Amino acid sequence: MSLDVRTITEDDLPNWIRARRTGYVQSPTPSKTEVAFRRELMDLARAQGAFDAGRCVATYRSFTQRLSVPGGASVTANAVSNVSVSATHRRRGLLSRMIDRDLREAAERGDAAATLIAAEYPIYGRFGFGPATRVTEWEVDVFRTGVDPRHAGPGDGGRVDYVDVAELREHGPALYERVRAVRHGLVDRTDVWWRRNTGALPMDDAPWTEPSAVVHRSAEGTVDGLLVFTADDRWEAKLPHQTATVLDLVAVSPAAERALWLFLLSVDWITSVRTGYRAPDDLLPDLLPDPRAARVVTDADLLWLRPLDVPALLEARTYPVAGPLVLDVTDPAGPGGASGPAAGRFLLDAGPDGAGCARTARPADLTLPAAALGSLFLGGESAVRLAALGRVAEERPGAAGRADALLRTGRRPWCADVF
Ligand SMILES: CC(=O)SCCNC(=O)CCNC(=O)[C@H](O)C(C)(C)COP(=O)(O)OP(=O)(O)OC[C@H]1O[C@@H](n2cnc3c(N)ncnc32)[C@H](O)[C@@H]1OP(=O)(O)O
Repeated sequence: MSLDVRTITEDDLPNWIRARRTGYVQSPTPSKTEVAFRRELMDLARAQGAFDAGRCVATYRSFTQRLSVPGGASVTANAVSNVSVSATHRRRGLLSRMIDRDLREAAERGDAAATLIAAEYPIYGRFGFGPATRVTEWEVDVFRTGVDPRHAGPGDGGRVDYVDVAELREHGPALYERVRAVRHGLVDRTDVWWRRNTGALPMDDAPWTEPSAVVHRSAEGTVDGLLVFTADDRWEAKLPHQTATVLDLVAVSPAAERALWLFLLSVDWITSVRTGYRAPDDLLPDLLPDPRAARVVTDADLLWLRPLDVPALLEARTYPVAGPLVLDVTDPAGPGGASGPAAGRFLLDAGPDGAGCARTARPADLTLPAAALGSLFLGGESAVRLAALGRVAEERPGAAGRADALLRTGRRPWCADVF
């Protein structure tokens, strides 16, 4: 079977979207609106397709993403999305061909890492990706929380105000960037993201429903948090039984975060709250007088990270304590079985204000595959635990514990968006 795997052109786009929809088991034919949306969204120079006698049978695209890291800086990541191979062409190496090329180009460009949200867990480990952030979703039984339904709002001089989507578009982007500086694991939101999520840019022909939105303002009047939610308008026997679903809740300060949860939990008629994908250590359950009112409905990996430029990655973040650590990174995932871009032995000279990292000939403290470094980098996973799982090898006794002292973070990393 001769398959042409190549970068797509503008003319290929409807055929390419059809293949992506087919691979995702969706109704195949895209609407004109979806084609127009993807034309605006996609960087065609970084979109690949596989073509069999002119029919697109596999899709893949990547784009430049900014990922916030511990300490508040961001690294440039090669974000991978829209991966699909039609069921007629699976397990013949099409994904492997597309991802090998893309990761090689990303490494040549100097991207520090590649990122993705894995549809299924077993797909991407072989390509050097490791799960780097987790999410928890809760369903909250509002009456059991113990939150005073007469809760009147923030008591510290702050305030909560309803906003319309135009105001959300006005305040959201700058606020979210401030949140990214205090919360590692978050990825940047483009102008297309904001327009799509505020109804200004339709993705397809499905009607868009305007959500409810509020912002929190600090005592000084600065917008420092936002909450976007929908409710399902359900009544039973003349009693309100509405479930609110959180689409977005981000805040610069813990006070704003607490105020926004308490606001939502005291909106009349809302008896249940679905939180959406939150950090596993979200303030929510323990903010409640009765945390057991929040039942976990999802607990899963979310963002996967693949190191490409190990020194650039490790130098971008800060570390809670100072100290050296020598990492021997194995990366057999290069094209044709050659060593991948993350392979090598690196001396990390870490500290609270930053770090240096360079190749070294010194003996290693830990030997680990690139995927394990991807899991450890944002501080959400423990080297001691990975050693116990057999995924990290200690070359010196206690090295995994020392790695944890350097790499782990007080708050868990959180990626709020699925891309
Ligand atoms: C970031 C994102 O976009 S996530 C979305 C991913 N897409 C989907 O899940 C849609 C449905 N699935 C698909 O389209 C395809 O099955 C894909 C894209 C997951 C895999 O594409 P393929 O072309 O079949 O993968 P390829 O042939 O290169 O497989 C490489 C290896 O990974 C393995 N593999 C591929 N997919 C899977 C999977 N879903 N589960 C377990 N192993 C897998 C293959 O068996 C193969 O291993 P081997 O070399 O030991 O035999």
